[in-house]
Amino acid sequence: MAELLTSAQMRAIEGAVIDRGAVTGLDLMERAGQGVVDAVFEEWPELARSSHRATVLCGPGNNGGDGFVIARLLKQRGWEVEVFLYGDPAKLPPDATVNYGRWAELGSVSELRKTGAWVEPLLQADLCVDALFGTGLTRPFDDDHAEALGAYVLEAYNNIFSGARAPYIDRIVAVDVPSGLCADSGRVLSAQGAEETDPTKRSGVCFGADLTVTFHRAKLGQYLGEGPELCGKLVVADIGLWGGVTGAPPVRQVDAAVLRGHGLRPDVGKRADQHKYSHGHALILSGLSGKTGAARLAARAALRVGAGLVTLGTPHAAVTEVAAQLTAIMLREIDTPETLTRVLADQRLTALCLGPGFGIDRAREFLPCVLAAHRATVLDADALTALAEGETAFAALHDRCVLTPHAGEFERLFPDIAARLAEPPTKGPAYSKVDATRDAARRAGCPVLFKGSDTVIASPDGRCSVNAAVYDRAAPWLATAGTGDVLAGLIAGLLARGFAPDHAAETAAWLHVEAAYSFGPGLIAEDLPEELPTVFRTLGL
Ligand SMILES: NC(=O)C1=CN([C@@H]2O[C@H](COP(=O)(O)OP(=O)(O)OC[C@H]3O[C@@H](n4cnc5c(N)ncnc54)[C@H](O)[C@@H]3O)[C@@H](O)[C@H]2O)[C@@H](O)CC1
Ligand SMILES: [K+]
Repeated sequence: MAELLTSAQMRAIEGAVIDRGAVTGLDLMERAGQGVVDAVFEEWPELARSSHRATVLCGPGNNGGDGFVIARLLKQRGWEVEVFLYGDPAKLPPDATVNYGRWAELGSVSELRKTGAWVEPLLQADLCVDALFGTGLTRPFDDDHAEALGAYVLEAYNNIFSGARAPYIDRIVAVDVPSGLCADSGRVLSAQGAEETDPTKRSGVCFGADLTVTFHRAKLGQYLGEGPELCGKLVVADIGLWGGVTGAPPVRQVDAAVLRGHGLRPDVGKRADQHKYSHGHALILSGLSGKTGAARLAARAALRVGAGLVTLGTPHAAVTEVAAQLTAIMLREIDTPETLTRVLADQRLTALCLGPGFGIDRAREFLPCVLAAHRATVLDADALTALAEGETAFAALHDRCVLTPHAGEFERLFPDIAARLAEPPTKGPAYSKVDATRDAARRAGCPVLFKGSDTVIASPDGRCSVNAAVYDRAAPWLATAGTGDVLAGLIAGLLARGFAPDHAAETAAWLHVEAAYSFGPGLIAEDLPEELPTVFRTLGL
């Protein structure tokens, strides 16, 4: 289980290990610098074969200290190294001061100033090391430096504003975090109101990288928001720390190990001596004629993910349309909430899915009865819109529900939380999608899965995980019509099998990306459930 750390958690882990006397901050800084150099040579082996030119930009904290170590290690390999410091050498923290001194025996340090004397060396270099700010970033670049870092490169050589990397610098390695990016939120810090006076400052300044080398564990901001794009490629260097997060529940990265822990194994739910009812029965409620595709996709996904039985609850007028398209999935006519209540008297129906293609008016009508049934329930799409309209319905949510909003639905359901998330992040650590999803889950009283390429799943008690389709799991082709319906169906199928709501959401989110990744470009929503057997085989299930 991989934990994604906040800056404060990283500091606490480091502090605890140093306090035990096992290691010094200086040792850690040396290992961090060495870790970056190793990762650079691993990424660009051509740089290891002979000496080259590097420009190292150091900041006023320990990230800058790592920069001085890197400068020294490269110089010792015969490299030509230029070092620029953003800040006052007299104010560097102790470990960075030591490494400043060690570097000063080998080379000079120039001031990183607005005049931008460093721009030319940067462009000439084979490697640019961004050691300006790491986990200690608390505010955006001040105007002078923002101008120096942003405007020069922006005007002269295209932009490092708003996320894009500076194109004419050959290789940029970010030490720990691309400078300007908040390590907790994956957001670029910007000056409040800056965009009103200068549109180029809209998203602040961040030094986008080709490679980011972080230490001990990945940080949350490397998986959220703009983080993955700005980090380029992410490498986690081991610097000999140990221990995890104490106190508040950590944020976990969903991976195959997490899934195994949730019971996605052949001996759970799929024993040969069990019959189909022991694998649960999911009821997916379908929309009207011409709108049944979404529910059919969800039903297929529920069946493929292992529900023993799946029934489509279909309005009378759509029965012929639906019947023509189904084989393994069963069909039940459900026209009114009253009929649904009668159907739900059968306790063997273990999970419900309301929303995909359902129609907002009908969702409004069915929602009270669905919630009153107290069954494990996925509320998606139109059900979320209906839920956002009524305080009564919202109050009826229970802990066996799972809400699966995308950004627009999230805004309708939790307008104040969404507004807070939309505010320009002016201070670090900034309010993040993890914070927002946790706040939403606490208010809803049930797990919330907030979709995106950085899907966040949070429970009311603060447990939280991130399932990000980024870096080597990027599957941009997943953004196609109907894939959300499949996700809802996967959750419903797993709920039917008896998975706890948050486990169902995590497992479904992971399988969803994995199936998309496994299928590859050209994917349409229908392919996702059909790809699951391949994914299961790869997992060894
Ligand atoms: N925590 C750990 O275990 C380790 C940390 N190391 C390095 O130390 C870094 C964290 O060091 P620090 O906590 O000193 O933080 P940083 O080096 O990220 O920067 C903090 C300093 O910059 C100032 N600052 C923040 N935002 C600014 C802005 N916009 N303009 C001007 N000044 C600004 C702060 O006041 C503070 O002086 C990590 O990112 C990593 O690179 C490594 O040396 C090894 C181990
Ligand atoms: K950095």
